[in-house]
Amino acid sequence: MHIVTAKEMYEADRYAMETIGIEGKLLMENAGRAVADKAAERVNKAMHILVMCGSGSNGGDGFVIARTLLGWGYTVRVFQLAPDDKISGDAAYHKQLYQNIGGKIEQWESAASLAAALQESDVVIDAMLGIGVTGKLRPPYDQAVETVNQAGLPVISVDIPSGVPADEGHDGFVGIKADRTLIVAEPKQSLFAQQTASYYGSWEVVDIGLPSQACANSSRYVWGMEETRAHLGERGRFSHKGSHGKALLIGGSQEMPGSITLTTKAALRGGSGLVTTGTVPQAIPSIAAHCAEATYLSLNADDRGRIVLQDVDVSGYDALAIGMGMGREQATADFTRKLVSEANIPVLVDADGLHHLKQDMRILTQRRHPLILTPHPGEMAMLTDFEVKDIIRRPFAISRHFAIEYGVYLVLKGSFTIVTDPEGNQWVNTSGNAGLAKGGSGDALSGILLAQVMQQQNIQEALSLGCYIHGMSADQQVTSNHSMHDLTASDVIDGLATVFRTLS
Ligand SMILES: NC(=O)C1=CN([C@@H]2O[C@H](COP(=O)(O)OP(=O)(O)OC[C@H]3O[C@@H](n4cnc5c(N)ncnc54)[C@H](OP(=O)(O)O)[C@@H]3O)[C@@H](O)[C@H]2O)[C@@H](O)CC1
Ligand SMILES: [K+]
Repeated sequence: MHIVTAKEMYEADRYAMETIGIEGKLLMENAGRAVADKAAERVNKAMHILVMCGSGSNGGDGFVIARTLLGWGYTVRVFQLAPDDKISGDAAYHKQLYQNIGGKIEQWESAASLAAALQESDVVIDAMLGIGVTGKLRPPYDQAVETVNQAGLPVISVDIPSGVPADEGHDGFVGIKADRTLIVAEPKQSLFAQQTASYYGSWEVVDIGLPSQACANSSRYVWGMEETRAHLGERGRFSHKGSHGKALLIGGSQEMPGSITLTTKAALRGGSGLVTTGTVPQAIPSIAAHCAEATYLSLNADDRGRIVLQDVDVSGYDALAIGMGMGREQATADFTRKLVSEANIPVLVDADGLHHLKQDMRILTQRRHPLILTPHPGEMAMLTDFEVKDIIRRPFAISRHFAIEYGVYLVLKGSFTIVTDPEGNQWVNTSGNAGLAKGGSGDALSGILLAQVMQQQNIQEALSLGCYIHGMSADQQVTSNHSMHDLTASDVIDGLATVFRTLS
């Protein structure tokens, strides 16, 4: 499934109409009918349904929905926000069909007239504004949105909650707070942006018959259960520990052995054949106490137990992860940069390692082998010199630009983790919950990602799989043994057992 901007959606629309020859009226009919079908699952015939229609095609969808539900025997009235002469084209055609079967329309007069109509209603279908919204809401939509939000009725939005922009990067909007959004054809970018996602409520995409090539201009995709099931490799009956990759994990320090412990455990549970953890001698006993299955590489340390500049031979390993719990000492940073620039295997860099790289970003472009960076928004801000709020406003654009500029795989962690490949294609992970917003989650994710990188031919698929598996474990844990409050990274790692059993 693609994720589109408003522009890309209009291009898809145009492709359907001009290249394929599907009439706009028919697309609107398909959209309205598909939404009515899904909305009918949430309403019953005793309810009074208020369909609120704006002047554009979103309103046109609303007229189709009203006609369809009325035809099925539901109690429906339409509340029209625009004057009659503003409704034209396909929307006017469908408005006429609705009226032809006896449908009634009330006009906006004031916020009070809408409040009165809402008082007599049990549920609102919001077809006021779709992807065509631009700028600050104008009257009467601004008042209408606020009146609906205040009424406290269940709201089902058509395509997008009215007032919410389709694209990332917009602030200061006023939008419908929907309980459910039935998205027309393809999810819009704002569904996966932190400042807009919550307006959608629960969501589902309805099919209106656009072929997938209509969205060929979009290089953003949803990664969910379906993709995970399709790409998770099976362990062959005759495979041995060497078939599933030898991982080298480097991190930790005397005072911070916890992060690399979690990464080690996660790399083991995540499917690696063999895991070697390279760290300072002072940390090895405590890590080994938790991870009997790993082997250890004792690295030179300074007198405070931090890794110093030295040579490490990575031949014999299939992939390297570096950065967790290392601290930011200059000698440690020099070591990270040396190893990252020399290692001729896929390398994943997280946490302190990202700070080390920032000292000389040329290393990123000079590498000849895959490089994977896994920042959270704070680390992404540090790497790019943006502010965290910019990263949160425009995660897609900033990640894409960065991945292309430096030729890296980027995993920007967040409520919707985005995996970007060096060509700028993007996949948004759909698993996970707020229980993951804790220290240690990222360390566990790094271990799972590295394990998956060694199982898959395609690095992006490995990364998307790893993100999904990590989030799925958290989702399963909070529905069975844990809550979002108490969930820890160790619980997520323990939960991998159930995840793999569910998926295989
Ligand atoms: N994708 C598909 O294939 C299909 C998509 N379909 C549907 O079409 C929808 C897109 O339709 P659309 O292009 O007509 O835009 P839409 O959101 O209805 O809004 C336009 C109206 O909003 C108004 N307006 C704008 N900004 C405003 C503001 N700030 N404050 C106040 N008013 C504002 C603007 O007014 P104007 O500027 O003209 O005065 C104009 O009248 C899409 O979301 C989906 O539901 C299906 O029907 C068929 C297949
Ligand atoms: K809407």
